[in-house]
Amino acid sequence: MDLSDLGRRGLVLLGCGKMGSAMLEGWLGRGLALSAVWVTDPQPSDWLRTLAVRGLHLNEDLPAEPAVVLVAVKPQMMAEALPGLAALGNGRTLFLTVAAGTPIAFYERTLGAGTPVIRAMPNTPAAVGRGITAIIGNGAASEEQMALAEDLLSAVGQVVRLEGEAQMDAVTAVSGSGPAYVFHLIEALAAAGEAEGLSPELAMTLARATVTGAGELAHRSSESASQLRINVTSPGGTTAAALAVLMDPGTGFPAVLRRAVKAAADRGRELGR
Ligand SMILES: NC(=O)C1=CN([C@@H]2O[C@H](COP(=O)(O)OP(=O)(O)OC[C@H]3O[C@@H](n4cnc5c(N)ncnc54)[C@H](OP(=O)(O)O)[C@@H]3O)[C@@H](O)[C@H]2O)C=CC1
Ligand SMILES: O=C(O)[C@@H]1CCC=N1
Repeated sequence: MDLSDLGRRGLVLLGCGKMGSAMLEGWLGRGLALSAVWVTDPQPSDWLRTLAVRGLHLNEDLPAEPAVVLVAVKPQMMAEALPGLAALGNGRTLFLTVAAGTPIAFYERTLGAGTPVIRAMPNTPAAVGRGITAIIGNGAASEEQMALAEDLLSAVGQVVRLEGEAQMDAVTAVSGSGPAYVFHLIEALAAAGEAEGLSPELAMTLARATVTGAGELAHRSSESASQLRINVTSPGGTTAAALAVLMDPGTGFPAVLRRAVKAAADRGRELGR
């Protein structure tokens, strides 16, 4: 990651809750200087206050022309929070927004049509360098700025470019919200283990290690997800019995996840209205 432009001109975070903090943690871990970071957040966390003692600018006046403003407030707060940065619009500052739903057109209306805007959808595994972020830029965002965003975001995981903004709600529903589905899988698997007689502690230890271990295997292996599944499944064995339930077309994972992902994508579209 080339941090020189950010170091010189500054990185502003508008909102620094769970997602902003996850990304900031990743960037600081990759060598971004605290003195290059400005955070605007009405109720900063203890972590941010500690960083402010060590040089991060917390709720201070912003630099005249920061290289990047990361917009990480909730979509519901956007109309209140964004106009305060209108003076940075229509210039060289890149607005990189992670807000679900809010379309690029909203930023252009609020900040000026000539404002470089890149809409990104990251996820919280960014905090450990294992996120995935999808990006799409507006006409004012130069290839150099797309590359800068890619560079910045690749410091916290993979980056993919989208073909069009219309894909963003589906992306949000799969990878933006997706970590929550996986964490819920851990909870549900542990609860099912408890129902089979395990102690809550043992059930949670087994469920957590199984999901993270399977995730790591999927990450490292060149085999497809289907093949990895088949590798666990002995004919006529225990896994096959469970998969008959989970792969049931009407009531199994495919149907449940189809409904869940649709609900998330629909909500994204609603937030964008
Ligand atoms: N969490 C996730 O996994 C992901 C989230 N996102 C997106 O990231 C954005 C932030 O989500 P998340 O981090 O979960 O939410 P959080 O509520 O944790 O963070 C938002 C932060 O913005 C602060 N804030 C509120 N109003 C203002 C304001 N006027 N000016 C500056 N800061 C303000 C909030 O403060 P206070 O708490 O006081 O309100 C809070 O600290 C959302 O738009 C979401 O769609 C995208 C991908 C994944
Ligand atoms: O729940 C949300 O709306 C945000 C967007 C993706 C993950 N969290």
